[in-house]
Amino acid sequence: MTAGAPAGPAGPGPAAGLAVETHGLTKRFGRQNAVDGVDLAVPLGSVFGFLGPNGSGKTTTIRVLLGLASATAGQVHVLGREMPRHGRDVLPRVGALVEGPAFYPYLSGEANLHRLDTANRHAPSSTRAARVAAALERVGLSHAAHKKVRAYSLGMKQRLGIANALLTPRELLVLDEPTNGLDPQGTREVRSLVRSLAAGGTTVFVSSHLLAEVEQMCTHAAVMSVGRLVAHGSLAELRRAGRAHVRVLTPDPAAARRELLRLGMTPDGGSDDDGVTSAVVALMPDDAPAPEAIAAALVRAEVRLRGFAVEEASLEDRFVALTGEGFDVAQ
Ligand SMILES: Nc1ncnc2c1ncn2[C@@H]1O[C@H](COP(=O)(O)OP(=O)(O)OP(=O)(O)O)[C@@H](O)[C@H]1O
Repeated sequence: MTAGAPAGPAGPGPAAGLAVETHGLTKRFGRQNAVDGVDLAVPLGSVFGFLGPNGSGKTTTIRVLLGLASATAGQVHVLGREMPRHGRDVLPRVGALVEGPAFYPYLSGEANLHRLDTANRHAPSSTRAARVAAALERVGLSHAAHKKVRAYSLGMKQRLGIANALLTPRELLVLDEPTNGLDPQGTREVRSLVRSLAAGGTTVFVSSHLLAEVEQMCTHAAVMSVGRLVAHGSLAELRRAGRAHVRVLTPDPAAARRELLRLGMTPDGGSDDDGVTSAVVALMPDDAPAPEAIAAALVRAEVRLRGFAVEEASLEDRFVALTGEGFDVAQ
């Protein structure tokens, strides 16, 4: 975020290498801040997971990014241009699937795409048929091109929505909960489509309330909770930020706690496992001694070790800690 143009009077300029950048993005509805001071940085070429429980402000943020709603405060740059001021230049380069496109159920998938393409004044009519065919092919719907949309499954409709977003080449694709309501097969199809689009160089910004989905598709993620961004970075960075802890099984919990404290850790109260052995769990700070040094120190302090383990925090532990809510980790 530091490689930007010099700050101008209107605030910082867009940083190079970012598909989406926001500073202090805020959207208020009445007295509620649905989006509250959000600073987003979506690297070009990333698959960016925008994760958060229902109602945390994801759709509102996306609507502001796409110029469908105005921000109460803050700056937004999409593909390096300030929004909504440059929407006319930027939006033709952005494909979006937000709240599902409206298709005519009595028209075929192909006819629906023709109709939607006609409405795009930037789309040349001479190449329409070829572009519609290519988009259907891209999402694996060529075989159903002539089928009426009312006979499509939800997954097929969702893929048709993505095909619509792909009718003209896009640098950025914004998908709001693209697998919502899909069965496992439909979910897998959409996921693999997202991966193949990203492999072709498109930046994909995808919102989800499913942690597992973000872990499987995304290179980067941001986590929203009650309108605020509570974590942001590559998946590897987010995983690293989760603290490891040690778990000690011992009949001497008081001595174990004293020694762990002396080593700079914060042990919990300890739980009685079987009336004889207790489990003492302590968070490991960044500068904690190596696990073998901790174990050796415990033994020197005459703590009888019946078990010793270092456990990494899972991404799920971390997100639950950040949002105070459990994520639905179902497929
Ligand atoms: N047009 C609106 N008027 C008033 N409040 C709104 C409006 N749109 C959204 N909100 C409120 O803003 C908050 C954030 O909603 P938003 O739809 O952005 O969340 P979300 O994370 O996308 O959740 P979901 O996955 O359920 O759509 C919610 O409390 C919602 O009720």
